[in-house]
Amino acid sequence: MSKPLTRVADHKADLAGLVGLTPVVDLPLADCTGLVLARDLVAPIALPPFDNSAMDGYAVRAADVAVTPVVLPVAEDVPAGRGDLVPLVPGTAHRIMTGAPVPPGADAVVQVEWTDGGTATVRIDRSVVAGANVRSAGDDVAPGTTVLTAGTVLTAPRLGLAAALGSATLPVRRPARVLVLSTGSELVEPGRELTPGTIYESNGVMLAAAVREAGAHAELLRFVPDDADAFHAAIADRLGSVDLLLTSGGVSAGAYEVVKDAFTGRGVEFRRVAMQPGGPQGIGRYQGVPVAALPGNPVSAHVSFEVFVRPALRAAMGFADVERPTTTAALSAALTSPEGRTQFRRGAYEPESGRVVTPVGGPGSHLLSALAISDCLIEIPADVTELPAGAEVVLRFL
Ligand SMILES: Nc1nc2c(c(=O)[nH]1)N[C@H]1C(S)=C(S)[C@@H](COP(=O)(O)OP(=O)(O)OC[C@H]3O[C@@H](n4cnc5c(N)ncnc54)[C@H](O)[C@@H]3O)O[C@H]1N2
Ligand code: MOO
Repeated sequence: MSKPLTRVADHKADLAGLVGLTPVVDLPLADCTGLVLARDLVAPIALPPFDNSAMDGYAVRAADVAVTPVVLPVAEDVPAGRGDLVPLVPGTAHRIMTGAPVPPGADAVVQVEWTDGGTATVRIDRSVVAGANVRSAGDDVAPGTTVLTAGTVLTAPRLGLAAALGSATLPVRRPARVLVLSTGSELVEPGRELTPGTIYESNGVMLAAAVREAGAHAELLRFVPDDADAFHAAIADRLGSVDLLLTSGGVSAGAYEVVKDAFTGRGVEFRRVAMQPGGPQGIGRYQGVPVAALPGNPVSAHVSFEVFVRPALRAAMGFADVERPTTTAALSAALTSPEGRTQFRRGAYEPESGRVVTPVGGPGSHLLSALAISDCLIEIPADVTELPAGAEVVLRFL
């Protein structure tokens, strides 16, 4: 009797349990994009750090320009970055640039457009109130404020904020490192000639891209020989530096299943998950390294990555929300699904026509072009075998 199928949720939990949290490291800001901040960031300085001008113009006392037009002597020139500030003498103006420190004694800036732009003297044509065009120290951030909390995803503005506060590095969960392996004697490198019986290797590129898109690092090892000893030799010196070994192919019932041969009895279990595509899966640890051995059919490999591997990698990197966004929609056409298996069909979502999803291509796990033009997976629960047009389904966006 064959082994019972593993439920999708159980396989997912098993994989997530294998891949532990990555360590916290200090990385330069340029390498932190999209990563998770590991400790609160407390502002060591104020933002802005000093009172500065919001406009190119003239620093004045508002009281001196209450009646206009008025002509004032220009006593100083204050470009951005000037550090030796001279106090403003009442009845005078300092020419000042945007971002330059407002001199002590000045309480407002008149923008240059409201003046004659003079350098020795300036005629000011319009009055301003005290505080006009002055950006006060601490206006944005007071020193000691927690500006980003641990767990925050480092987006572009958040990295900008960290830099503005003087951070050169940030403590982050380092990206998970994934070794992506492709095996199969039929596989040829894109760019070379196909010979009879061969196809271009595509899973490796696709899975490495998916790993990177998930925020992790991928190292790609293609054309690993279809021989267990050669397979072990190819990966031996790389295992020490990876958090996950991700293979595709060689896991089902054929006579030449190198991944299965290489790992069976060595800490990796091969099972069938109640899912289509993505039934045959290998999972375990080889020499201490978590292994996810995905099926070789391209759609099976990608769907398996989306359902099992991506959430596990995101959790390992400290993301609170590890799942893709989901929504519900009405099917534009009837679908059938195998009994006892969760089916993930490829779909195109059309929110503008009343939240409708159209299945793209058939269920075949070789239909890579249909996957390539889809924007979501339609999830059909294991206990559902038929869905009429109009039935509500859950989608997960790709
Ligand atoms: N007798 C049975 N045969 C199969 C079963 C089964 O239960 N009994 N399951 C089928 C299902 S479902 C799947 S999925 C596949 C999984 O097979 P493998 O993981 O062993 O994958 P391969 O046989 O190596 O390859 C399957 C298919 O995918 C192509 N492939 C593999 N690697 C790549 C790559 N890197 N780039 C592009 N294409 C790749 C390969 O050429 C095959 O066409 O098994 C079914 N069979
Ligand atoms: O489970 Mo396979 O992934 O259907 O093609």
